[in-house]
Amino acid sequence: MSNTLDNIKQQIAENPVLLYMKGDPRGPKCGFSSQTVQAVMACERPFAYVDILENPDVRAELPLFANWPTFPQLWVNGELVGGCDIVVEMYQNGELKALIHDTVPAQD
Ligand SMILES: N[C@@H](CCC(=O)N[C@@H](CS)C(=O)NCC(=O)O)C(=O)O
Ligand code: FES
Repeated sequence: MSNTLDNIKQQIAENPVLLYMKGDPRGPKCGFSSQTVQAVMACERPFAYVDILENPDVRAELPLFANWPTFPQLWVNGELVGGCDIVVEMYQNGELKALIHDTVPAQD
């Protein structure tokens, strides 16, 4: 039997850059998720995502595990970076690109 918390932990462990969002990168279903995925995409590295609208169990349990009440949530290297406000600010000041580029080397 699959356990939601175990699934969440596995997603976070297996994906160095992971965005929990509403909708998907090509069709975000909330402005907060849209702004956040734009910032992540602008860092030009592959990333994973989970659409929490399609995964209501994750929507219910991740905020408790993360101790963060809302979506989107960006996780990098197994740690919560933050939501829309933090991610957009980090994009604007260059920290997001630096973090993601340190985490995911360029492909050639
Ligand atoms: N200030 C927040 C905005 C995000 C937010 O307020 N999200 C709400 C509305 S999309 C949310 O996730 N509510 C709980 C839910 O929908 O499960 C941030 O920086 O991420
Ligand atoms: S879905 Fe309404 S604010 Fe995000």
